[in-house]
Amino acid sequence: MNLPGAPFLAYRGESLYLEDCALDALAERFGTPLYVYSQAAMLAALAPYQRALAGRDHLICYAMKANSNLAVLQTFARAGCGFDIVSGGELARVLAVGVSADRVVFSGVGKTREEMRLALQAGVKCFNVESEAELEVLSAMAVQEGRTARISLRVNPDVDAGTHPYISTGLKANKFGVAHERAVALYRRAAGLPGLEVVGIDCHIGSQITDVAPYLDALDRVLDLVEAIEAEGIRLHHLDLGGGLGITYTDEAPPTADVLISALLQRLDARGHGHRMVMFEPGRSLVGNAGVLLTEVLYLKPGEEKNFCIVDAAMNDLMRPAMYEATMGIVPTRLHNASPVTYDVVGPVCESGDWLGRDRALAVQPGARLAILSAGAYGMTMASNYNTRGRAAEVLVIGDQAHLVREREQPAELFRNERLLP
Ligand SMILES: Cc1ncc(COP(=O)(O)O)c(C=O)c1O
Ligand SMILES: N[C@@H](CCCC[NH3+])C(=O)O
Repeated sequence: MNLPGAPFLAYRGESLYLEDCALDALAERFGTPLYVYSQAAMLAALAPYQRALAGRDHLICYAMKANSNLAVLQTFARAGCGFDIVSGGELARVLAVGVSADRVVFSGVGKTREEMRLALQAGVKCFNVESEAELEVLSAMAVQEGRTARISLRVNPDVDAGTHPYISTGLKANKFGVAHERAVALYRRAAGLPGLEVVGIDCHIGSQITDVAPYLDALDRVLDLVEAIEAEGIRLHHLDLGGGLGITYTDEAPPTADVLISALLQRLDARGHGHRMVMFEPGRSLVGNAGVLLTEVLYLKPGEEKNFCIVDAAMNDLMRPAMYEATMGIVPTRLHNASPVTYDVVGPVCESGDWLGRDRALAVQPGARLAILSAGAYGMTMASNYNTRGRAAEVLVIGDQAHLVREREQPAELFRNERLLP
């Protein structure tokens, strides 16, 4: 059985291992639900990006919204990455890890004045600005703070990334970026505003993209703009092509990062832009298949139409199935010879949408543990406390060493900030 996450995630005999740690033993030691990540898998996912970009002026800015655990950030910081952030909270996280702000780009359509102020004071490398209104506020904030905001405009190239409508971002109908027809005029405006320094251009067309073609279309549109903008005498130093490369959850076959990056660099060279600094903002493709969510089977509930396998993880721990009807692999941490039964794997939360997998053939008994695969990206970062459920613990494994990198949330922490009436 070749699991997404192999070779770092694999059965040895009957037991499922992540690197050299048996997952059943980790569940026993740290409890469930439990997120477990492999550092080697993250670095292996980064390597093809680094290989393809070697010898170029470049910066890989890990999109930390995918997984923002401090130990994960530390892993990528030590490997030489920069970071793509989308909030003051994410800024605080990268600074807590000791990342220098000049390796940080700040994306997002709704940056608040306070977030801008903090990012200006920290000295972020670039603000990826998404509207004219934001440009004006950022200019005013920079003047007020006595700083210069380095900026790039996120252009919306209007290409279809061929992905789920909720995670496509590069179409006109999406809220992201500025229309490419308006981009030149906005660059002119940006160049004339005080407190701003134009340094680049960026785009990000969506997530879980499994094809090179939309990236090449977007790049062509961005390069057309670069040429038009520079013809106005506005110099663009870098080109940030965003993230979005997909991973294999079940049967998707996305290009590898080196195939994608090489194709883009080739196009860049062919169009005479090979000298430019390039940046990418991968999230999912660096961490998705480096992590699993472990959960314990609580009850089996046979029914007339459906059999339910009720587990201790729920939609609040892993929102992707409920939110996007995402299909993620589910396998037992110990293989059994018993014949499998088809179940819907559901959590304890009081919603019919609280399911983690549908129609899964599983040979399990209460007390057995399951691993939900490809859960390293947009798992823990999208978790909530719905039903006053504490968020899961997180463990990062390095070889045979398991590091608890986030403790399980306890009930009292969940209402710590609440107040009784007098
Ligand atoms: C601006 C921006 N950059 C990077 C990413 C990372 O995307 P992905 O995790 O699909 O690589 C996102 C999320 O889609 C994003 O909105
Ligand atoms: N959260 C989404 C992806 C959104 C990417 C962020 N722009 C997912 O789990 O697939």
